Order: sequence, then C-alpha cells, then structure tokens
Amino acid sequence: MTERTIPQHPPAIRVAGLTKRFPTPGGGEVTAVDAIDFTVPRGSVTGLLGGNGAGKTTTISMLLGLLLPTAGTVEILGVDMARHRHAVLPRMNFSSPYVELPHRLTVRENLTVYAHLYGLTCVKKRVRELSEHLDLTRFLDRPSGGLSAGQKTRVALAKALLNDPELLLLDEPTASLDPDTADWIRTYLERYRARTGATILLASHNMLEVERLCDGVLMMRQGRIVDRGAPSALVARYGRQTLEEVFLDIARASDGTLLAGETADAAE
Ligand SMILES: Nc1ncnc2c1ncn2[C@@H]1O[C@H](COP(=O)(O)OP(=O)(O)OP(=O)(O)O)[C@@H](O)[C@H]1O
Repeated sequence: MTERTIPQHPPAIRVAGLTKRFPTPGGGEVTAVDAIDFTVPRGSVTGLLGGNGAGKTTTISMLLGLLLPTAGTVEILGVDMARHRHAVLPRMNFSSPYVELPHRLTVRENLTVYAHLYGLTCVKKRVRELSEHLDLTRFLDRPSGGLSAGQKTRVALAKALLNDPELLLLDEPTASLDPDTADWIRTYLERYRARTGATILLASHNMLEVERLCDGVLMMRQGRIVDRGAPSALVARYGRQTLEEVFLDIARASDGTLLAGETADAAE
C-alpha cells in the first residue's frame, strides 16, 4: 500500500535559539532576548506577554527582520528570514503605537504610499475599502499627525492590513485607547482572523484582552520564555482565577524560583 502524502503547512512562526544582545555604553552587553524557542500555529492568535523590558518588542523586531539576531533562527511561513526575507515580507505586516506614520501626509497619502511600497495594484480601491472597514473615511484628507490616539491606531491598523497579511504582528494594539475604541479594535481583529484565517501575534499588557483574543500565550521574563499555554490552562496550572493573577505570579517570582511551567518542563 502506498502512503498518501498529506501536505503539511509549516507553522506561521518557528523560532529557535533566538538571541539578541545589545552593547551598553560601558563596553558591556545587555541580553534582551535569551535563546528562546517557540512556534505559532497558523490561524492562531498568540499573546506575547511580559513586564516592561521582558523582550517582547525586541522579539517582534527580529521576527520582522528589522533587527538582526545575535544568534538563532526565525522562520516565517516556512521561510528562513536570514536568507529569504524578501520572499515572505509581502505576506506579513505589523502595527505598533511606537512607529508613527509621517505626520504631514494625510491619511489617504500615507495609505497610498504604503500601498505602492507593498506593490499593490488597484490602490485607490484598496484604500477606499479599508477606510470603510475601519471607519476612516471622514479622516482620509486630514494630516495623520493631527489625529487622536484612537484614530491613529485605526490608521496604523489599516496600513498593516493593506496587503491582506497572512501573518499580523501587533505591538500593544490597544495601548492608550478608551475602552470603547479598544473593544472596537478587538472585535475587528476577531472578525479579521475569522474571515481570513490569518495568524496574529500580539504583545499586550492587557490580560482581559489576551484572555478574550488569544488561543495561546508566551510568557516572557528577562528575555526568556518562562511559561506558555492556553490562557485557561495557565490559570488552572497556577491555581488562579484570572490571567492577570498568573501574570503577577510570574512577574514577581524572585530570580531562580521555578515557575509552574518550568517545574512541568523539568518533570518531563
Ligand atoms: N536598542 C537597544 N539598545 C540597548 N538596549 C536595548 C535596546 N532595545 C531594547 N533594549 C533593552 O532590551 C530589553 C528588552 O526591551 P524590549 O523593548 O524588547 O522589552 P519589552 O518587553 O517590549 O518592554 P515594554 O513592555 O516596556 O515595551 C530592555 O532591557 C531594554 O532596555
């Protein structure tokens, strides 16, 4: 009997031994990301969590190819970022409140410039569609710099969705938004994932958001992944009621203390 080959998609993200060290002014080094390994399945929403300085933004920057790793490998949608980054960049995108679009350009101009950069055809149609989806039509001819935080977030998301990314990396997608706007963004992301089957990796400090959106989480501390799993599984493992309590347990554990995940790893 011949075996049937079932085509297997590689995961959306596969990271092995990923490390980033930055030089410090005194001639030393800071290890921002310390030999982490993880995979993100296609079509999932995964939360990258950790306190300030845990290494989330550095990790996302390496996934995007904006920062070169000191060591380790990143594969996106089965493509090695070190060797074939340009083959996969058109299939991914990102949004971050820390990266501002040019202030003086109008929203329409910004989206149009990015659409051309991404090599899209039918640029006008795509800008119009996304503006309607993200309720931006009223702002299209206003300079981007004069928008409120909530409006800027929606523009940044529109920019990130221009190329219909299969992988969307979001750094704190609802930071500094009022609860209503934040809820609107979360609902939009849920629908986007359901409609397109895209994979989303999001860094967030909002544990309610993570419990609502994420199938799985990666907990970072001091550059390492110290625990991982579905939010409900982590809550159960730590004997807590909420992910916020688990986060606090992990963030406040003293150095050297074995966490629930590490104890489980050690027992395997
Ligand atoms: N360019 C850089 N040069 C030197 N150190 C850096 C640089 N970028 C980040 N770091 C350091 O690396 C560590 C991880 O920073 P990173 O911004 O990745 O953390 P984070 O988890 O995203 O934090 P936050 O939640 O505060 O945004 C921190 O100690 C930070 O000071």
